Amino acid sequence: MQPTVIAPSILSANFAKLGEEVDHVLAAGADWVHFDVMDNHYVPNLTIGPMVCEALRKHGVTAPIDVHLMVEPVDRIVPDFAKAGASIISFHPEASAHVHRTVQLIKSHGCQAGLVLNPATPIEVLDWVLEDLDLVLLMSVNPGFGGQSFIPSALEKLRRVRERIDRSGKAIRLEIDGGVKADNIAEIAAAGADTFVAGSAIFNAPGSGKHGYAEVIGRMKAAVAAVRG
Ligand SMILES: O=C(CO)[C@@H](O)[C@H](O)COP(=O)(O)O
Ligand SMILES: [Fe+2]
Repeated sequence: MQPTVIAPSILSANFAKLGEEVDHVLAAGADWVHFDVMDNHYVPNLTIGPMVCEALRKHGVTAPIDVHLMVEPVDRIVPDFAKAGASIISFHPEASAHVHRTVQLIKSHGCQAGLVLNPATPIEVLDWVLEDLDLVLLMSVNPGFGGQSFIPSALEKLRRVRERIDRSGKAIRLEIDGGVKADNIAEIAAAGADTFVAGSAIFNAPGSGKHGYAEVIGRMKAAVAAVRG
């Protein structure tokens, strides 16, 4: 079983103080930094690119940076993110003409590779590529914005992908992204997720700032531990 990972999505952080915000969530118990890249083409929003990833590394962030690419095309930005210090690079199959090639490209640049399934993307897209992946990321909202509500059908999808990963016998992480909160994270863990992205639930937590982050991340970890041990 993969150890639990809590990955705050910096999409909901205060971008005017990004380095400080990332330091605070990591000090508050976060394991990874979830880095949402949107291009106003594959998704209707525009965010941050490799320069910001590199700036976080130069700032001193050593935690894994989990890059979620919502860009089309994918391949030409992969080397830039690898060079900028990305640890894991995940992409949407709809945004790549050659999914297997993109997975190999990510790995050839020394990063772990993840495939992201939108709420309506069938899990059969994992056929023939699952065993090459380090991570499967299931979207529980439509990509493009933070602060949306969790789509309940993601729970059944998690169960089905969990089964496939277990059957493969490989150490592949199962990550969930969108609408994850302290009060629904237990059922999400029970459905099979081991890696939990949360943006608004952490960065907009009441009394946010260092102490608010520690409180909500602590509650999330306790809820997951009650299910996963
Ligand atoms: O990739 C995305 C949205 O496209 C996410 O990573 C969101 O940023 C998660 O935000 P919350 O739903 O947790 O507020
Ligand atoms: Fe994301």
